[in-house]
Amino acid sequence: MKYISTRGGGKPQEFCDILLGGLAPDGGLYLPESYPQVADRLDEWRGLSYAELAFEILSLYITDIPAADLKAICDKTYTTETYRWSRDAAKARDIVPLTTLEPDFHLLELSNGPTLAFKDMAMQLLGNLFEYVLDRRNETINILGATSGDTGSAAEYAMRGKHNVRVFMLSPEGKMSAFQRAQMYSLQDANIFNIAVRGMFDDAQDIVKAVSNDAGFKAKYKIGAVNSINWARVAAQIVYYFKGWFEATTSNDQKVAFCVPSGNFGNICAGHIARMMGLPIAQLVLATNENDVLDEFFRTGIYRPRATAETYVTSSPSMDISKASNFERFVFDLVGRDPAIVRQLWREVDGGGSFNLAEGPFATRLPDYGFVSGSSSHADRLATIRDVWQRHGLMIDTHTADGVKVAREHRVAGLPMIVLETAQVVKFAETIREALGRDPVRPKELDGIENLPQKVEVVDAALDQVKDIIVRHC
Ligand SMILES: Cc1ncc(COP(=O)(O)O)c(C=O)c1O
Ligand SMILES: N[C@@H](CCOP(=O)(O)O)C(=O)O
Repeated sequence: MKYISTRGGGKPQEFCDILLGGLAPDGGLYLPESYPQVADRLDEWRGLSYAELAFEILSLYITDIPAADLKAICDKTYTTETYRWSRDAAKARDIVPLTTLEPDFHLLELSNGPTLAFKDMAMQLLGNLFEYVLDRRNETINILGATSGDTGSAAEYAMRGKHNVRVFMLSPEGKMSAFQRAQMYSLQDANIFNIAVRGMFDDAQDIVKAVSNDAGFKAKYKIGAVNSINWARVAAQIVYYFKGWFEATTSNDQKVAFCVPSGNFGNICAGHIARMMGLPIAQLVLATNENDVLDEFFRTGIYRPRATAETYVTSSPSMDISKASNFERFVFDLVGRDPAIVRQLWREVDGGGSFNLAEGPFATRLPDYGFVSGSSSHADRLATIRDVWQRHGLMIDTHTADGVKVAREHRVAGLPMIVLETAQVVKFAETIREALGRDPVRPKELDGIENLPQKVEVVDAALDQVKDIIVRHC
């Protein structure tokens, strides 16, 4: 399988050549030349373990790593030791257990990995893939990433202590939960550098993209990416849509809906691709918080990224995003994979503007992709957390609550709805306390994490200040 840029530049690339980088040199995002069609393999795959399924799916996209090596990487990544925080220990071996709240309404637990958010599902794989490729090429890498709360800790836990990797992680100063801050900033490993940016996640993401677009600096300092601009992140996330569908169905003629709490459009982009591969997904329900850029698009056809001043700090902070990187991947498909159209649309967006696809040829194509959407507020979040607790005796985190709220608005009789559970409650104890008047139970080994010494440098949202830190440490 080869990879092309959404903006049409350069020659098609092999997986290992795009694995370590972020944006394509022309500023676009990589996508496979085509989506493998797998509808006739679903019977064969039903009943596979998570690691086996991951191997089957990833081997369609990763064709330049020998099959035996890729299998070993999948087996090493998806273990019950790594994904061990399931709320039901008996289901831990499923890696992403399905919890049924009521008939045809399920949660897919994606946050049982080391940092208690769905990012671990892909990031643990990335850590192992990076190590494999860097060792073979005898190379080192300096990862530059941006986080609104969960990507950062997942990346740092996946890369800490690795001898050929340094991680420089930008986070929005003071905007994440106390637990999220502690999880990242308390790491004292010599290869981990936390940088708090005076701004929002989008400011940090802009800096990452600006560095990625600076070919000279990128090459000199061997800059790599772990955000979902990196194709490997999206590829790994495709797997759990298949696993969730297998868990919720018994035969191939059954369709399901997935509801996905969304910010950077990475998670739901993987769902879109699973659907394009032939997984029977009737609906992709996109849920936002008060930062509802994506909901606005799916309701109106207008994509209007917002400035920092218009981006709210919310109680589902990991979704406080107003410029959704991966949306470009979806639009590339929507406009018939025409890079000239993508270039034109993103000229508007990158210049601070917006675009409107409500009129013209693409408006009629949009319904074919199965998206619907909705948004959630702080009050909705509290009410949903309370309701799920009272009716089902389960605590759900604030992002998952946004998903449950919007999923309920889009239920179709007879169509199973699977809400992706993207984080665990302990990460957002402040809001759980506000909703339920009690603290979530936290694993013993995480007790007092907020009191550990923290290592973080604070900078303005300025490219040169971030570059200075990288130069100083490399
Ligand atoms: C807990 C949680 N839920 C949902 C999201 C949104 O996912 P995406 O940015 O892939 O749309 C994120 C961050 O990305 C997250 O950390
Ligand atoms: N929500 C994320 C930010 C988006 O990051 P991505 O790596 O998934 O693009 C976070 O929690 O950091």
